[in-house]
Amino acid sequence: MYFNKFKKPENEEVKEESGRGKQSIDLGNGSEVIYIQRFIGFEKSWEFFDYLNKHIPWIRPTIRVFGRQCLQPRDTCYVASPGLPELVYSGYKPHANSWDDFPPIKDLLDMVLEALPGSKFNSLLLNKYKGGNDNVGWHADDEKLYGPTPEIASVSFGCEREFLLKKRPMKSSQERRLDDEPTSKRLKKSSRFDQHSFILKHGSLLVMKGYTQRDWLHSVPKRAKAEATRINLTFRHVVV
Ligand SMILES: O=C(O)CCC(=O)C(=O)O
Ligand SMILES: [Fe+2]
Repeated sequence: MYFNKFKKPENEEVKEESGRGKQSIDLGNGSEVIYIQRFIGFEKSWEFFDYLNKHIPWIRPTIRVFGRQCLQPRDTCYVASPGLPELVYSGYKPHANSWDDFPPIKDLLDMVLEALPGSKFNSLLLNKYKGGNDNVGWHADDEKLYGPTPEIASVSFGCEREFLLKKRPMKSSQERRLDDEPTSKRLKKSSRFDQHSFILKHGSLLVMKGYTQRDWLHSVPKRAKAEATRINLTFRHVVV
């Protein structure tokens, strides 16, 4: 389920297609999100959930946030093809597990590739949210190893959680450029509050494309009422 809580920006285009509830959301300036609500059937999705919950070697790592060591507020696991540059985020270097150790994950990858012809993925970050306190704060997956326009395909199972996107604050150089424009135009641009919200359903697929990681931040905030476990997989392509 996708909705814009605020005003509909002029350049936003939401296309709805029949069947699996596919929506394409044009965020403007070369950023795009695709959301397929019913990507995998209900029962099949619970089979994936049970497998992942049981068989993935989940770890809750210590990460560095603003110079402080703290426990990451969710469990995680990393899977990657051999020979890729190592992933490092928040001062943490996850161990790269092998695709071959988790056959159902390869099946999921095949399903994602079938839905996104022409896309490539060679790594996967899994997250497990054990209740409403587990979360991911505002961030972008803009690590250099993903290149300038990463495509990230995110599959969700279990408890529904809200996924938020908000436009990154403008760099001062961009603001200076806006200063050259008439005030009316400038106010319109700078006061438009761009935020998008998705309730990520059991068995859904959300894809972030184009410049989404450069121009937008995303998060899965804490939710007191989300007591059940949610498992999320983000397929990514590390450029070699
Ligand atoms: O759990 C989600 O839906 C998002 C996870 C995420 O943003 C990440 O792993 O980088
Ligand atoms: Fe992310």
